[in-house]
Amino acid sequence: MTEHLGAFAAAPRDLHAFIAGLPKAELHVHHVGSASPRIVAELAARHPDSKVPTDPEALVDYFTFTDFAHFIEVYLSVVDLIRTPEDVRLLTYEVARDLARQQVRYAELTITPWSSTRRNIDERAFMDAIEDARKAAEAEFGTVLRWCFDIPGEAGLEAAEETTRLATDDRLRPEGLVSFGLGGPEIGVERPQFKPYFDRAIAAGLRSVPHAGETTGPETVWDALTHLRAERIGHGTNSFQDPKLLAHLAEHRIPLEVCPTSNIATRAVRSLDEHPIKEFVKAGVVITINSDDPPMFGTDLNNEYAVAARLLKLDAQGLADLAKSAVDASFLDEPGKAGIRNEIDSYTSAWLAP
Ligand SMILES: O=C(O)c1cccc(C(=O)CC[C@H]2O[C@@H](n3cnc4c(=O)[nH]cnc43)[C@H](O)[C@@H]2O)c1
Ligand SMILES: [Zn+2]
Repeated sequence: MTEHLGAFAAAPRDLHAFIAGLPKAELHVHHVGSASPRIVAELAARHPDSKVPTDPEALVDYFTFTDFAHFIEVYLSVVDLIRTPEDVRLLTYEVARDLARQQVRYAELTITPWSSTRRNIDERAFMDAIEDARKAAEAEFGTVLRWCFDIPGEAGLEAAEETTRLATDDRLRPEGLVSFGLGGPEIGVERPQFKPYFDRAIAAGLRSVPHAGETTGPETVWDALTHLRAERIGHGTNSFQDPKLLAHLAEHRIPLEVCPTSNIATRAVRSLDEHPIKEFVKAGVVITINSDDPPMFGTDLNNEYAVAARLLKLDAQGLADLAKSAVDASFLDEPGKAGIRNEIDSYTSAWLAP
């Protein structure tokens, strides 16, 4: 990505408008973590046994986290609200609507099917619900969705086996599935134990995109590269601690899915100004900008681009290059990629025209 200096400080409002209209791709965003306050409140009202607030305003406090473990605890209380295939369909469709409003043309949504099937949602009905929403979203909003099925690492090898089965069984595997991930806490959840599951997923044609280096050090990123054959790294935040790792990521063009506000909200990084994103760019690492669990972190993809513009001192052309990096790093087919790149170029030329 090229660095473009200066313009943001001079014309922040203009850049916000530019970002709002910029066609974008989102590569790291979680399904349940994208539920808007309205949807969460609506689901909570349907299930009064839950401790999740039914008032969207009270959710702001509820979504304030003391650390990563607290975030996962709250996240799972929202997962508990999704109890029927219709809840799954509604959530997925509404997430697509929110993405489309931000001019997101393509998104890879991380879904944890095990969390739903273990809560007695029928696996066939689950797959039909997400696929139905995907097709409706593409037809109605023009936003193309693809899925990443992730193993919730802390839940152990039984969850890994089940996730792999759901992702690789030809009778179940949804058409929109492109990749295989590993999420949840990293501390005490060693990456190498998941190698056999990633091997099976990769053999079935899925791309490897585990979370690594979000809450543990660079050694977890090395493990994800070596044992899980990661093609992109979810977060990779702590890679900055190891210059050899940065050089490796840069040389092999392995993109990091950077989610700046998420890292502050879960207290993985102290402040945005201390975020290592600048070190990544300086080392020549390919970065993509993402929102992770946007309503839970009080953000959205547009805001993450504005944060990146501030931290990296990008102007409109720099932001357009960043948006194209996400398209290039995506698992969309070549004609699809070319279409979004052309849209980004036309939009940017029109914006910059005198
Ligand atoms: O569903 C369960 O019952 C369950 C039981 C034990 C452990 C788990 C998990 O570990 C679920 C983790 C859950 O968190 C998602 N997620 C969302 N944002 C992030 C993130 O920034 N970093 C890591 N994981 C994240 C992940 O996709 C899993 O769904 C579940
Ligand atoms: Zn994530």
